[in-house]
Amino acid sequence: MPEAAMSHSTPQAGEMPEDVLISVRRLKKYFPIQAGWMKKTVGHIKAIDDVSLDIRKGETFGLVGESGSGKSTVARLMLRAYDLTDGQILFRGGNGEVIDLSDLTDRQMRTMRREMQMIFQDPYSSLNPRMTLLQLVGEPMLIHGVGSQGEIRDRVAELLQVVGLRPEYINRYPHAFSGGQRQRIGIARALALNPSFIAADEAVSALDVSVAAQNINLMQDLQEKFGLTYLFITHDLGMVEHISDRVGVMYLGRLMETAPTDQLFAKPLHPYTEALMAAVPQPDPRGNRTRKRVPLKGEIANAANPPKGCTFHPRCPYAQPVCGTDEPALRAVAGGRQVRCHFAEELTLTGVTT
Ligand SMILES: Nc1ncnc2c1ncn2[C@@H]1O[C@H](COP(=O)(O)OP(=O)(O)OP(=O)(O)O)[C@@H](O)[C@H]1O
Repeated sequence: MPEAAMSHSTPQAGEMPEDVLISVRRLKKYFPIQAGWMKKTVGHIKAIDDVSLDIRKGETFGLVGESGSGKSTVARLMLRAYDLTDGQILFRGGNGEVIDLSDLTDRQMRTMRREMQMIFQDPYSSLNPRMTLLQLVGEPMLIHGVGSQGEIRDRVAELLQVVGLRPEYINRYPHAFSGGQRQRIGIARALALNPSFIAADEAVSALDVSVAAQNINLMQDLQEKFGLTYLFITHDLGMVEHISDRVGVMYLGRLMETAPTDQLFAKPLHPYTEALMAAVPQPDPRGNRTRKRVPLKGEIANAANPPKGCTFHPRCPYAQPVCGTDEPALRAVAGGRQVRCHFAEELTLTGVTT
């Protein structure tokens, strides 16, 4: 890594606030673009470019943004499914010790995965159809050498019950289950090693609304029961409003805004957040919720060649000349919020007014 790229002052591991479970600092992930038969690198997709965020113990942090904004890549980097291009990931282990995941070898990281798990989008393709529930849910224990055969069987039966499936199903295969039930099998598997952190990537988007709602409720119950911390990735703003304590809004590999959920939905500070909200049809139970309609024009830009200045400026209805030349920093504003916009204070965005 060139020295200049590393010159930012990186907080030390011990500096992570007590209430934070996982902290991502100045994270970057550039995927090489290769061309020709020699697979020469001709450019980079800047999937994540300088993302910093803290997730506190026991909270649900929602990550929203259009497809391609980098949400899944953030989760994969947190669990070190990808190597980092730059940046740091700090994690508070079970004994309270802060571990710098960016420095760990694959072998060390494998041990850490006991505490960090992922639930995937598609309950149909993420479960091996040739494995029984015993094998699927018990596999993480087998891999990590936790428990005897009998203990694994008992634990799997217990986990099935925890997620609302009958323990008698232990020898069945995934095809015998509905999408919602398969999602629960995935949740049981994720819980097998008693993790403290779960990243749920579009976890319920493949399901019917009512089934999705049931599984969201289950996840909330499990959070309370086991003290879990969630990163919840979705492009469904209604879902994120329901489940999250805080929200981060991503655009083209950057965080544009972070805020406590109620504040974000009461009043977005970034024009991109406002546009995302405007694109969602809002239920109007009390007849007094209004939302300014600002359609999101154009397409998300190419992450290999992001626009100069503010990356959102070509689509921003409020853009000024400076937005095309200077990229705003993500800066702290009142209410524990952060925003990456030159004019956040001047703009009177409406969001929801009650
Ligand atoms: N393995 C990869 N190789 C090359 N480019 C990738 C890879 N994974 C992601 N990207 C690119 O990185 C950018 C961010 O992708 P990512 O999947 O993280 O976005 P996302 O917000 O999660 O989108 P979605 O909601 O569609 O999953 C996109 O431009 C994507 O094409």
